[in-house]
Amino acid sequence: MTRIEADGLRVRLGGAEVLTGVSVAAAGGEVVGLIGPNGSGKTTLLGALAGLTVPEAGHVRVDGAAIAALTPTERARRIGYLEQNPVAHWPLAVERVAMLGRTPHRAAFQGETDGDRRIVARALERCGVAGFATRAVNTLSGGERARVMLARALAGEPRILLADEPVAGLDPYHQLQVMELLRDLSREGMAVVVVLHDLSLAVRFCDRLCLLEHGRVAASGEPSAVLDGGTAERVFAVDLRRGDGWAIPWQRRGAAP
Ligand SMILES: Nc1ncnc2c1ncn2[C@@H]1O[C@H](COP(=O)(O)OP(=O)(O)OP(=O)(O)O)[C@@H](O)[C@H]1O
Repeated sequence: MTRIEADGLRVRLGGAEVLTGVSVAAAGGEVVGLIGPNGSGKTTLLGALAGLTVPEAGHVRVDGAAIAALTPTERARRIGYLEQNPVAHWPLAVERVAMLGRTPHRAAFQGETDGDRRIVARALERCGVAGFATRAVNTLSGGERARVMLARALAGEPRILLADEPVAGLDPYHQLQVMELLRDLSREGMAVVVVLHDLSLAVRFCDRLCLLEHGRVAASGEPSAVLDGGTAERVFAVDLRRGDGWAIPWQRRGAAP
């Protein structure tokens, strides 16, 4: 069974403790949303789940195995990692960028196969960027480029996807397209962990939420429960307006979180 879990993570960066005793898990079939104010530790937690940041204490396990015991290639095959604000300086064609996602599946010096090309074409299609396949990636808009980077991650056919603000900078149509895609991928068996700032998308598309506050888990569980009850309003220092499947920050409360 596909599963990624962090247990009691403590991470220190630049002399400061950025995560303290953080536990979170996502199983195949689930979309787990990480929410929290700026600087609360969401990206750091995603990096630790990806094995890019080594915790001082605690464990990350992938399908029951310690992540540190996996080779970089095994890790890259199992985990797709979509970083925040991906940059693309080189004039590489979009289809070549997406093909880079196949690298963990190829032996050294092995050329790409028809199978690789089929998988890349499907990933571009699912992310709505097939029409840009031959365009240089550095000529795309920010939102178009973000979806190309998601296609690259999907081209690796990971069982686990870690996505850091994948809808940042996307228009409403493409926000829904990406969130629906993440939900579809989870229904196909993928475990998805996604960082979101949009609380309506979080409550509507995630099976569970983990709310971070200064590097600690302030609340976790079913989305409505995490957003109701006052904890989220306190952590974000805003009043929320809530309805069925939506949540809007309405009014600031005093000082920034
Ligand atoms: N390399 C580093 N050295 C020192 N401090 C760091 C480093 N990387 C991150 N931090 C600090 O760790 C804290 C958590 O950062 P992180 O990027 O995980 O937050 P975040 O919740 O993803 O924020 P945002 O919503 O702004 O993306 C912040 O206070 C940040 O300044």
